[in-house]
Amino acid sequence: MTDTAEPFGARLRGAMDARGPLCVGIDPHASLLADWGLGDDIAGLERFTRTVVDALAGKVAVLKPQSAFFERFGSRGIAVLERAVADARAAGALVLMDAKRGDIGSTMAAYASAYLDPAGPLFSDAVTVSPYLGFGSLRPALEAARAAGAGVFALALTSNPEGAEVQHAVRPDGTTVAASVLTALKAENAAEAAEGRLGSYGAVVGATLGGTAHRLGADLAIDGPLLAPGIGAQGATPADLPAVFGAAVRNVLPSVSRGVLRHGPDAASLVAAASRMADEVRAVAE
Ligand SMILES: O=c1ccn([C@@H]2O[C@H](COP(=O)(O)O)[C@@H](O)[C@H]2O)c(=O)[nH]1
Repeated sequence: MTDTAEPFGARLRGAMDARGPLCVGIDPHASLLADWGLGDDIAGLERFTRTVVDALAGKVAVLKPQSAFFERFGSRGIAVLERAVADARAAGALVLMDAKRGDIGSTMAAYASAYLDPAGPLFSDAVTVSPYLGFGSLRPALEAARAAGAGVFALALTSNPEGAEVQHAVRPDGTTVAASVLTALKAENAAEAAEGRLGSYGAVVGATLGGTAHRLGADLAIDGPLLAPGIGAQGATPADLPAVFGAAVRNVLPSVSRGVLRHGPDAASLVAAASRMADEVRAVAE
């Protein structure tokens, strides 16, 4: 970690306290571009992204660009993504790159260099990763994040109904695959937790899960942030958070994309939608 960089977990806690516990996703779906009166082309992508960043980067704790929607436009889409990351960070938002990367360790090192090397054009405050090539394969990303004061969010219990067939599978030791990911994250967060700080290694846990058997506020607490997608278009609401997260609800960072973006392109309407959502989350988390 550089001398000046606070660890990601502490920066996230500060941002959530100051701006409200909300992450807004930047997901330029073709249908949203159309709803905003924009073309499904590079000019539309650029206008959409700039509108969201200009409206929200100074207001919300975290912006989460979904890499897939930029990748589909090739190198010019990636250039839009690079500018969005830089502009959002300059305006004060933490940027969580939703790239869900996962591969063998040697390739994971290249992904770590892409998103977690402060000298790189896509350097982000945190990145999403998939632990389903084995948690140990994430080691290069975990180490790069530690060195940069950045964060990593590993998929644990995803918001989609298909996730359970892999994540709820029971291992030979009787624990589920998801539980093993959560336990590994807790170990990564141990040093920060010992100092009374929120850890920098988070889990992705869908707000859609209902009363999960995985007790995230008890034996499976990770002492780090819990990114909770699924509110809005996928059907969950802030009122669902306590049942899913129990005592860990204070560490939850709900993530909403279409539920906020559908209020655009008017900047004031985007800000109002994000602010309403943050208030609803605060009401259940405090
Ligand atoms: O379990 C997961 C992990 C990631 N996502 C991502 O979050 C957003 C959700 O968008 P909405 O429009 O708010 O439904 C999207 O980028 C997903 O790829 C998730 O939904 N579930």
